[in-house]
Amino acid sequence: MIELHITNEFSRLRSVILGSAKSNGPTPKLEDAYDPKSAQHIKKGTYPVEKDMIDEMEAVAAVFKKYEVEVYRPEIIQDYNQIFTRDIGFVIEDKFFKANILPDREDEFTAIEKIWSQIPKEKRIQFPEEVHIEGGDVMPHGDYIFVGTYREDDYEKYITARTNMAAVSYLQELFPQKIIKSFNLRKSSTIPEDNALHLDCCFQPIGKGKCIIHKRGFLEEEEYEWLVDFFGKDNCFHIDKTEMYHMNSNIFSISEEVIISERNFTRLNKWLRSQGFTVEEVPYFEISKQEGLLRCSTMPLRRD
Ligand SMILES: NC(=O)NCCC[C@H](N)C(=O)O
Repeated sequence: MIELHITNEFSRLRSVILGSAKSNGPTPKLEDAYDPKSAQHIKKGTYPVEKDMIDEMEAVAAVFKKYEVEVYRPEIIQDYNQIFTRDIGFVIEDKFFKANILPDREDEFTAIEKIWSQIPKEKRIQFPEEVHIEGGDVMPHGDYIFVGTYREDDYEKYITARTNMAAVSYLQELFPQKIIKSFNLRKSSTIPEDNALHLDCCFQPIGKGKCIIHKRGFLEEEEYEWLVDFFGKDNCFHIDKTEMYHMNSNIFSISEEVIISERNFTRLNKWLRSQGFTVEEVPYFEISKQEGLLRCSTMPLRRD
């Protein structure tokens, strides 16, 4: 049986599922892209190639090895994108939730069914059909669960709106003792700089009571202000539009002190080090072209 325990984004990591870029398939057709940044790279002819993405993910695997984190990988589905394992499910406390993901990505879960089956049945949770939810929008944080959503009437119009308010209500029913705090996110199907695809694309708590945040990712200023008050102004590292585009908020914590980050995130990495964090830099630029980064490609199973 696999042991589960997740209550935040940064306690010492013990086991994790890391996605895979193997047999990722050829460059998708433009009409098959489901995020604006991938579409941009398909159009420009700069969509990432498999070999480069495999190398990038192996660099992350090497960091996990260094810190003795147990790593599970999905089984390989022929010619199918399985990089962003974060979104297909998530762990809160000792329960493993199967996400109700975008239909284009539905088959990704079959590749982790062997892992899922090693979890006690009563700890495996599935959502009703009307709930849309992806792991990139879900962040347990002690007594809170932060959830990215899109509350506007044109929800159906956006392929980039992945978590609805039915998910927020359902999580509140499942965790009556927790505060489910939802955030209305800015969406665009065509402009990556205007698209907070998931909550982790514009915000993430890290150790030492700090967080990384992009104001314009939030549609409601008061929800952004709520987070700034919650963490304290001096504990927030604000990223701009371009830094959000490059996915600076999507780094990944191994512990309160150690963070895996992209090697080109110069300003962020400098700030992290100035705050006493150890930064493990990896190359992840090619993967970032698909509008996801380190948090998106990892699904933590157990933290201390
Ligand atoms: N948590 C995340 O933000 N995941 C990134 C998913 C990127 C992928 N191209 C998608 O649109 O689903």
